[in-house]
Amino acid sequence: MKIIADDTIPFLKGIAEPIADIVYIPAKGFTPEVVKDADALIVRSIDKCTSELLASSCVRLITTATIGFDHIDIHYCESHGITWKNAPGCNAPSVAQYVLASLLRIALRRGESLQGKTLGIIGVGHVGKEVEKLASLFGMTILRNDPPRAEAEGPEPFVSLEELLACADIITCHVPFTREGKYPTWHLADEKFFSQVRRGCWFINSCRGAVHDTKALLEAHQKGLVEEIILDCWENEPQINQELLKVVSIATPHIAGFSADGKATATRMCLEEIQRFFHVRFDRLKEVVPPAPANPLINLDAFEDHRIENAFLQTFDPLVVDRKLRKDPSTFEWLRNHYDHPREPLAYQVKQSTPAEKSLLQQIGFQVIG
Ligand SMILES: NC(=O)c1ccc[n+]([C@@H]2O[C@H](COP(=O)([O-])OP(=O)(O)OC[C@H]3O[C@@H](n4cnc5c(N)ncnc54)[C@H](O)[C@@H]3O)[C@@H](O)[C@H]2O)c1
Ligand SMILES: O=C(O)[C@H](O)[C@H](O)COP(=O)(O)O
Repeated sequence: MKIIADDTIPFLKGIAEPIADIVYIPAKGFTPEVVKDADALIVRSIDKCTSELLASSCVRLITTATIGFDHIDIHYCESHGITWKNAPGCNAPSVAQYVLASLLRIALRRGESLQGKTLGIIGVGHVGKEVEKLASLFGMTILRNDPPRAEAEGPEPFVSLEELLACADIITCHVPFTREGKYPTWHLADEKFFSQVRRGCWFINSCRGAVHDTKALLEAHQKGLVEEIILDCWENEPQINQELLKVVSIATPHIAGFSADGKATATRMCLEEIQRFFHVRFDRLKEVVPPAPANPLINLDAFEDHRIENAFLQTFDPLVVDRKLRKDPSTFEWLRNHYDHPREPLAYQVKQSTPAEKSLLQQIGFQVIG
């Protein structure tokens, strides 16, 4: 069996080698010539799996180490006998960690609390549900908008987009990128969308860049409709809009799902799909685990105030990569390929907590000791 894999996928090297001929190629190095004799591909979102790439190949399975699959021409695959598999939910907790850490950074800068603010979540799937869980623990009120789910499951826990926009202090998008179907998400956040928001709201896009319209977002900011913008996903990335970069509060290069935990889960899920499809077994699969953090112990007494918030930001601080991106926006892709993948709270032990703090820390996912 021949596998061609993107060489920037973490925790993959050495695992499939005992039973497969696996070739690693640089990100974006997938060409018809390179993939023509492959049985399976392991790709990322930057590796476009188009009909042109696949037409002269014998590829039978494409696995992507991502949740999103808008880089795969699924219609072509399905009509040409090519099975494709994404990694549902693999990095959902990582995106939630990103969203809450970013919100905490902005709230701390403004001298505000997230407690009591209303968070409108658009798209309540794997990621949206994780965001809801974490935001609720920080005392936020949640509004959910998800028309496909409302249609399938009943309207009860959901609100219309209009209601969400009118009532939310903070709006966060967690939809797949789609141009077709009943609920397309291309430019979901457009001029009309922003005309309905609460003046001074905060807006987050950590799903796919083209879910917002850059021009409309800039105008909404200029008019004071949107006060704080958190962007992980950008239209036309890696060539991002410089004017937008200047006004965004937190700017990151599409790394929300990049926790080491999420990356390891994605790699494992891809290999499991290959096992199932080709009826093989990778004995070294159990070795696909994220490394321990450099400093896994958090002492709450090290913080003068906002102890839980600061403990959370110790696991991941979006301002670190934000500064690097602003310094040189042309490094967008480089920063993604040379990223220091953070661990999620479950990899950390927290000490010196009060009984009330202990319960909250445990619900967030930390190990509490002492
Ligand atoms: N920035 C990152 O690193 C990162 C990481 C993970 C996922 N993502 C993106 O986030 C997206 C969502 O991930 P997920 O795991 O939650 O996917 P999911 O499929 O589990 O959930 C998506 C939800 O969006 C809903 N939805 C679809 N169209 C909608 C619309 N027009 N309006 C409102 N809701 C709509 C669906 O019904 C579904 O419940 C992915 O497709 C991916 O593009 C980005
Ligand atoms: O869809 C996803 O899972 C995310 O956007 C993911 O984090 C993208 O990761 P990449 O393709 O850059 O490895």
